[in-house]
Amino acid sequence: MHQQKKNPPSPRKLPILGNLHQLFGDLPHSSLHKLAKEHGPLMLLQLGSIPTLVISSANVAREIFKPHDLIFSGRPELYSAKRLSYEFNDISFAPYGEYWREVRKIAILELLSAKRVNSFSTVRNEEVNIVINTITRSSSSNTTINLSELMLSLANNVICRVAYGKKFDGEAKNYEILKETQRLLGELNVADFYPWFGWFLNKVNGVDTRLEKNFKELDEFYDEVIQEHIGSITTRREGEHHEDFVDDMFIAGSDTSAATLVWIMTELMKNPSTMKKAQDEVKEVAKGKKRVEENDLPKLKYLKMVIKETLRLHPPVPLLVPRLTTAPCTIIGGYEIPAKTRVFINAKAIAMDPNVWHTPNPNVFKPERFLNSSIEYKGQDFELIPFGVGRRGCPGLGFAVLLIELALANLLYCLDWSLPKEMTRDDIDIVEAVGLTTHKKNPLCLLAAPRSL
Ligand code: HEM
Repeated sequence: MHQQKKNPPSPRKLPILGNLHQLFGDLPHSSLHKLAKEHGPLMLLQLGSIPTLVISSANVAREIFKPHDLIFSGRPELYSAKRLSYEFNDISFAPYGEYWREVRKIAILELLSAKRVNSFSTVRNEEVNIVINTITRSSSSNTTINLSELMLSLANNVICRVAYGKKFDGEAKNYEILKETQRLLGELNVADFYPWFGWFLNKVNGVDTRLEKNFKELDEFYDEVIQEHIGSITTRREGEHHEDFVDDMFIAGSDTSAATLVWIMTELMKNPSTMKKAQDEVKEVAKGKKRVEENDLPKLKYLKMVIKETLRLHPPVPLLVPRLTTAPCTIIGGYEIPAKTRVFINAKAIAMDPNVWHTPNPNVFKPERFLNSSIEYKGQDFELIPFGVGRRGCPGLGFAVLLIELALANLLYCLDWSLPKEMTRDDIDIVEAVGLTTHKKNPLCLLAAPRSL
């Protein structure tokens, strides 16, 4: 007798839309989280014409990725990503295969390995120093500091200097371009759910026009970088070595680190006792110095917990980057998943699971929850996966964390922070913007007073 194929649970579907309408009205990771609370940590949704597996608990993620990481390491061909990545000629959106393996290997070797990351210490120190000096100067006139802008420029400058050999300083236009790229990559695109006619709708709904404009602007920026680089090859000093990883690093690297720094400062301003504890620690560790140095960082245990707790509550890429199964396989529960199934891993839902994160309750920002916990964010512990999992996990983790730690330590060591007049702690919002990277929607603007060191 022919046995019927067993599918994971799924909410009721509408004709044509399937479950797509259930993603409307909220950010996709929040809508999916709500659905998972009702239908469980493993769901099969029909998003338009695309069957999509949604993973929302650490257990399910572990049971799938431990045995099947390879099969779950493809990427779907998403409409905006195709245009913006020159037909998937990048690392993040490249299909699983030889090309992806090769470019990822080169990026790690030249830019992201622990050895290379350590070698960029001068660049990190100089750029963090510039930020602290800029804030110190503005603070004398009692001007509010737009930390969202400053953190983006810090992360961009560091990436541009180490990856392209030059920074493209403070050009507001570049940030606007990057913001639009993130929006295009993160918002729901009709062609990703109805590939056979969505491309037509994108011609009339304005998406193609935005995409072409953004593509052109990015392309001109990359051209400028490459031309500068070719020019500088002849004048490069001995020992200087730069590679061009133009598009991927710019898009994947700077936005995420900047978003993390802003979320950390947001939570610290909302939680003054945590701010004080973190500041006390860094003041003690770096006592007598003008700046916190990289060799101080291993001693900043509480600061590291603050960062970890922020990555839990505000993972900058809450749905990671979508995956695609590369072959059929049978997963936990005996469900048969065909090849080319799209997969969302809801890292944010996983990090809010009350079965794991109960003391204190998962909505509360409390770095102390990590005091007696061995959970790390490096991809081994499925309870906390802001950098993703397995062979497709983020190769920029070490690069990002070192910059975040150094920048944060100095922001807390060199400056005291307060809210602009007439603003209270409760006025600090945590509203998220649409995008592949989840930024704080409204910029974080604060007052700073330099500490006498
Ligand atoms: C706080 C900072 C960062 C966070 C939270 C973050 C998070 C992520 C996530 C969630 C993914 C997808 C992983 C998956 O599918 O399992 C990813 C991929 C990636 N990230 Fe990061 N990232 C950060 C910083 C960086 C930096 C600084 C770089 C480079 C300079 C970088 C380069 C990449 C690349 C190239 C990929 C694609 C990997 C692949 O598809 O093989 N990221 N990142």
